[in-house]
Amino acid sequence: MNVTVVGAGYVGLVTAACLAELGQRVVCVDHDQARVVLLQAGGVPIYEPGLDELVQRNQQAGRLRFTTSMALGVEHAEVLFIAVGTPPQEDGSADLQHVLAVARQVGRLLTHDLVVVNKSTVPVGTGEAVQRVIDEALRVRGCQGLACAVVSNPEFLKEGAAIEDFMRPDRIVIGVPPGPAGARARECLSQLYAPFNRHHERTVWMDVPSAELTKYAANAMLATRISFMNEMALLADRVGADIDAVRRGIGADQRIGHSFLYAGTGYGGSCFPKDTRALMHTAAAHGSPMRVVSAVEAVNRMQKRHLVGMVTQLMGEDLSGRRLAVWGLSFKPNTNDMREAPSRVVIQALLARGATVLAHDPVAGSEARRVLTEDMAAQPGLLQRLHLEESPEAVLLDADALLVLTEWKCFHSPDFARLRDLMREPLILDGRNLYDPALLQALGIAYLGIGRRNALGVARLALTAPMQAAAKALRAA
Ligand SMILES: NC(=O)c1ccc[n+]([C@@H]2O[C@H](COP(=O)([O-])OP(=O)(O)OC[C@H]3O[C@@H](n4cnc5c(N)ncnc54)[C@H](O)[C@@H]3O)[C@@H](O)[C@H]2O)c1
Ligand SMILES: O=c1ccn([C@@H]2O[C@H](COP(=O)(O)OP(=O)(O)O[C@H]3O[C@H](CO)[C@@H](O)[C@H](O)[C@H]3O)[C@@H](O)[C@H]2O)c(=O)[nH]1
Repeated sequence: MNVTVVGAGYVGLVTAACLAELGQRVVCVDHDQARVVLLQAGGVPIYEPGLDELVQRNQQAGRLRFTTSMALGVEHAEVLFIAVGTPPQEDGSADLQHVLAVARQVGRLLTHDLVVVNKSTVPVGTGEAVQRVIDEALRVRGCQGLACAVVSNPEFLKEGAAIEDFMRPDRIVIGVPPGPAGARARECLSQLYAPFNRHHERTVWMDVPSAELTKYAANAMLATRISFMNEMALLADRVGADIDAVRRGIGADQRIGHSFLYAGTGYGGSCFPKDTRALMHTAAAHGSPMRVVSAVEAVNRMQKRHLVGMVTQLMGEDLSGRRLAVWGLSFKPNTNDMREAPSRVVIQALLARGATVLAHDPVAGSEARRVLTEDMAAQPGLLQRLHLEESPEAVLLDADALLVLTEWKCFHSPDFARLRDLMREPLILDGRNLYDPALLQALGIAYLGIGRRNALGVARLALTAPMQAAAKALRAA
């Protein structure tokens, strides 16, 4: 089948490469010329495991082409995917300008029947709006006889596991419009997605508004689980329970399940924060406020500052002269994506209190430098106390504490004895609950996790004793 994907970002590029891998002839259009030039030369603009090989293999086989030309993209397509960004606006609503710009171009350029598939995350009603824009442009050109159905096919892939998620989806949600054009679109997508449905039917068919809302509902549900566990972790700290034991205890209930129950430094990324806010905006606009999602969002905002609170409890509000080490900058492992990463909040807050911050990330270093420079453009002095280092050990030298913000595999089992020797005061604030508190205690390393029971004792100690005494007491406890 001839497929065009508009947008060569995380979703578009993965969709284009995976469909080409499945044997489709794919043209991928992006209006960012530098991005297209890089892709044409065999480069890949984002870090996503396995994507380079997939893109290169299919490009070489002639099944995947990149262009800035929408004319070429529309001419080529039997099916055209929209996979452009829908970033948040000031009021939290999704900015649909890119989606609607693509719709206008399709309407202006189309000369044959087409199925338009919207993969971008968009509020309910956008499918209809895209259809209106295309129909109007066709009418102006006197081409209203062309059949062009707009289908909703939200994407559920996770960054860092995008290819696996696309190639082995739990489900494929497709919303089709009513009428013969919708029926033809359904037939076309059944054919396109047939390889995923071979062993059992994974496609969940529905109407367009339900498919659009399904995407937001899925992200809001996952975000709810995370904020619920983060709030439960705060309580665990207070009452002397271990959130990791609680997680295992509730996850074993099949009705609950184990995934997305990890307490941490709060959720980040380009989706949960943006999509929960957009959902709240849609709900408010329809007079149906989302109280649960609003609490989920508020808990997450506080959670991103939780480790900063631990540091100031231990070391006081003024962190001048403190050297703080950070492991992990991207919002999750296996990506260099820094959008809404908790590290941005934590690092800026530590610098603002006078600390020197030494940070390491195995992949996101240069992207982190770019976004942190932007974040602190108004306070360039702060940046002078931020050092991004190439190795995890380099940040530990003479550090007063190590903050673990992203659970990259390389941080899972470090050489603790070496870490203890390098640091001024061996203290780990583990924002991802990677380590065993008992093991670290045995090694003489003070340890605080998120909801890991020992936080209570240290927090109390820190109120009355200087940090060093608190750390010593914790090690001896
Ligand atoms: N990133 C994810 O993990 C993920 C997962 C599921 C859904 N989504 C949703 O998918 C959509 C795309 O997200 P993304 O992360 O891939 O975005 P992205 O910012 O990585 O990529 C979007 C791309 O679209 C291009 N673009 C924008 N307007 C264009 C136009 N008019 N013509 C051609 N190209 C254009 C941009 O240059 C950019 O390369 C969003 O709605 C997002 O919410 C994202
Ligand atoms: O138990 C957990 C699971 C995740 N997170 C955090 O939640 C955020 C999002 O993680 P994840 O969902 O793995 O990554 P995304 O790439 O943002 O994927 C989400 O957002 C995408 C865009 O909408 C959807 O397609 C995916 O289904 C959805 O999982 C990250 O900061 C994680 O650290 C936790 O704190 N605890």
